[in-house]
Amino acid sequence: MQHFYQSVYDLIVETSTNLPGDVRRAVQAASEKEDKGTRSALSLSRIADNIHMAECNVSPICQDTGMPTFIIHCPVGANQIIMKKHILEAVANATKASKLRTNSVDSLTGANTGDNLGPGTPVIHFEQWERDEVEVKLILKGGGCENKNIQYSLPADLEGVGKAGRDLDGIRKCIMHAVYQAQGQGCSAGFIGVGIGGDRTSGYELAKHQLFRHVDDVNPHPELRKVEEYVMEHANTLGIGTMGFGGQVTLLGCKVGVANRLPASFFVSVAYNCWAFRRQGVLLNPETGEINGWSYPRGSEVSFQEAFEASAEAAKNVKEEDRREIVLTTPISEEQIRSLKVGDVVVINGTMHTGRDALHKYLMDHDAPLDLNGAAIYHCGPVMSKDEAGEWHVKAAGPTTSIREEPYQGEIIKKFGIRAVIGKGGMGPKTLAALKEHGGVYLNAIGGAAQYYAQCFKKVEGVDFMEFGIPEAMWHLETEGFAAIVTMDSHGNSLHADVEKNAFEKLSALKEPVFK
Ligand SMILES: O=C(O)C[C@H](O)C(=O)O
Ligand code: SF4
Repeated sequence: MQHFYQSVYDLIVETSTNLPGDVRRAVQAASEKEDKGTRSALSLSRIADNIHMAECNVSPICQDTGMPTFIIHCPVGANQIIMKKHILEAVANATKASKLRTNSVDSLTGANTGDNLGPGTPVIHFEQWERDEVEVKLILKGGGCENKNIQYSLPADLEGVGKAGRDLDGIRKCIMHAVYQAQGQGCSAGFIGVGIGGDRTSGYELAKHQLFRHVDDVNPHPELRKVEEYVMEHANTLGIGTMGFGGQVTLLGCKVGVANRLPASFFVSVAYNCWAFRRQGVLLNPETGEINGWSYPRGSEVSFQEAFEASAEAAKNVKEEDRREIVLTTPISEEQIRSLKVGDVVVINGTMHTGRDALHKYLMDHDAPLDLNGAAIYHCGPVMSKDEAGEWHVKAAGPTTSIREEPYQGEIIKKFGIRAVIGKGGMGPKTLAALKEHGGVYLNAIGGAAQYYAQCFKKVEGVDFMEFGIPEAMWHLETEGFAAIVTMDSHGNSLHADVEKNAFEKLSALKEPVFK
């Protein structure tokens, strides 16, 4: 097994940088279905560009490279202790090479271990099987979509769909509700794995395991197949669309598994995965550890540029008044902000500052390290690398889920004079009110498009709060051509509130029993 380490390292790099073929096909099918020239269609073509760039740059598709979770099948007698040692080494080295973000954080102190190793990270499951070869599967599921996982305990009364009993129809209602509650925050269009039964722990595990099924497989269980087909058809009527911008495609895959349960419990567990559905696997020679084959079609086998060229072409025909593009250079004035409205595309030049959870908490009762009047704050935890001369470079830098900053954002906007908040998934009423009062906008960038945005950062001007760890530090970035859509303006309008309201009406229309 002298090649085991290298094979696992290659698997990590492949999973983080090259979206598998079956996932690509699903993204392509979504683009064919989406109305051409809409915000969702444009975002899908950006997503396609990003997937392509990640493959060419051998860099992370999304900056959040998730919780590395390995599932290993090995023949009886294989040395699991050595395998584990090599896996840890491969994870640490892939992190050093910027293929993974430093994602392992002490839950109490917030300290980042810097190498993705620590109590509980990475997750490694071993299972023996009767075959000779070794199989290593890996999923890199990011935090934003993980936060949208949900577990139901039946019977329940669910908003929109009403009473959900302990039967197939109750299960149907849970799943539809799960898609609704995720909105665009988990970087829709997404994939869901559903676990019916088990206990609270094994139910979630079963749900996550469903994500290892091939996107295009067919469930052999006739009842579950019916549920999967129903969900795929009806989830797309909710109108959530790519990134929650509204649209025809909200879900790219639904896989349902079942396990026995206790008489008193009936859990329906849903694991939500973003479009950046990074999972791959390798089959290894049991003697040498060399890669014999891949478990899923490799991304390079499916090129989908053509489909997106058509979409880009259609975008050119959109009427100019429907697609205003405004270029702003920081610091931004109140007047400039007041002229923006929901739907405008804003292109930012100048300096941008990253800031996420740790920074927002800090700024509530401390001063900022620099003047933020007219500033643009980017909710982003990038992947960074330092060259030999000691210069930092941005390797991957898409937005993070903004709603986490809702308790702080409004006050921080007013306290420091910030004019633009950039993130994804939208924010709530407190922030909307502050944008109106002070004169600010929320700009929605495309979640997961980490390569696409990284190229907009021409130089790292400086960094504060490195003690928060790389993702949470405040990076000051020289920016050119960073495009995002106004989804909350300074006049009280929020696209997110509108899309959610509309989706709720669509969800409520699915209340009547379907599976009797
Ligand atoms: O942590 C991040 O960078 C992003 C996260 O996965 C999110 O979706 O919010
Ligand atoms: S930012 Fe979006 S694409 Fe990236 S891990 Fe989070 S949910 Fe997934």
